[in-house]
Amino acid sequence: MAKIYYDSDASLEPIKGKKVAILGYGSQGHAHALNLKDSGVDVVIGLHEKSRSREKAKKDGFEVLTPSEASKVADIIMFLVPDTVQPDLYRECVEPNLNPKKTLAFAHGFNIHFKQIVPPPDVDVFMVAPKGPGHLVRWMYEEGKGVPALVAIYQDATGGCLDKALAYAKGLGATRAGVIETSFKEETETDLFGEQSVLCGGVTALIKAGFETLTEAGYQPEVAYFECLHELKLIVDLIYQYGIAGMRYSISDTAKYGDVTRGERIYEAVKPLMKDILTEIQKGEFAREWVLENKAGRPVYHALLERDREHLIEKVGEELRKMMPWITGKELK
Ligand SMILES: NC(=O)C1=CN([C@@H]2O[C@H](COP(=O)(O)OP(=O)(O)OC[C@H]3O[C@@H](n4cnc5c(N)ncnc54)[C@H](OP(=O)(O)O)[C@@H]3O)[C@@H](O)[C@H]2O)C=CC1
Ligand SMILES: CC(=O)[C@](C)(O)C(=O)O
Repeated sequence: MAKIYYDSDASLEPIKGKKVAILGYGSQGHAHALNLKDSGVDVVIGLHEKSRSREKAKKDGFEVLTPSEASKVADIIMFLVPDTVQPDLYRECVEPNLNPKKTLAFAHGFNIHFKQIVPPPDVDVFMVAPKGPGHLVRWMYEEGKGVPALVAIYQDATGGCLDKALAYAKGLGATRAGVIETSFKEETETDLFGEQSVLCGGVTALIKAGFETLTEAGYQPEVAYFECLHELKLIVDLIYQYGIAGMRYSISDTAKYGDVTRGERIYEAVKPLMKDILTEIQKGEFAREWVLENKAGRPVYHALLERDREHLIEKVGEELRKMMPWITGKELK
């Protein structure tokens, strides 16, 4: 059984009185900065002069420096810019300001695990990886709740790196839900696998395939939307709250039989593909592809995102969600 750390297992003391530089103010960046500040931690934001996030960070009450200036004054430097820009940011703005008293921190292990960033051996390096989108990390914190996280230590030059990582996780609100200690390798490989095969990539594939199967058979797109997307949230909410058995308690016997029989055939079809996707991650093939895609200006990334933005399900969904204003809650900003 994994060792799970909760609030009572962690203290903020190791980072109290230390300055934490958050490089980036996007999905995770704004959440980490605001949660840590609300937890009493001294936070400074590092953003390039032309960053669109500068005004938002200032409006949220933060001192905003350049990444280089922030790295100079900080004790802990957390990388919360896109993974693909971190290596250049590290080399240009952080590495020149490093010394053994500073700590590097990450929210995903990609660049350390795939050696896109190789820190000097005399600095502490940790990861606190929330298992949820940044906006939820902030909203759950504001509600007195927390998003679970993984914590990993890559280098412990001082002997106190885990305490610092757990303090950071506590400041995020993650120890309210539970923090599992892992490795950069395990977090990177499982996170990439999950977001590609189960969460984002997996669930989007199921939704689109189901929607298209129904609409191509002549059923109304609105019916297909309610069946394959809208109701999915309701079913997943039950699984989230009560487990698979709990969800099955609430659905009909007819649905249960279809679930365990036809669902078995989908399971048999997708699991070999999932294993292939994991192997590509483990062998570094995905990492190489993603690094090269960025060097080429993200042609595939932009083309496929644009294709999906034009998908019928997006147009149908936009109209139907207007009739249920309670769905769209806080603004995603
Ligand atoms: N998104 C999520 O929920 C999760 C993300 N993570 C990890 O957190 C880290 C941050 O991810 P995420 O929050 O999604 O990142 P975002 O894409 O939301 O980060 C955007 C921020 O990075 C800045 N930025 C963008 N490009 C550059 C650049 N070239 N140089 C400097 N700053 C730049 C943006 O500035 P501006 O746009 O203002 O110019 C903005 O402030 C990643 O390692 C990711 O893997 C981990 C768990 C979940
Ligand atoms: C939200 C999260 O943890 C993801 C999907 O892995 C990510 O955005 O990187």
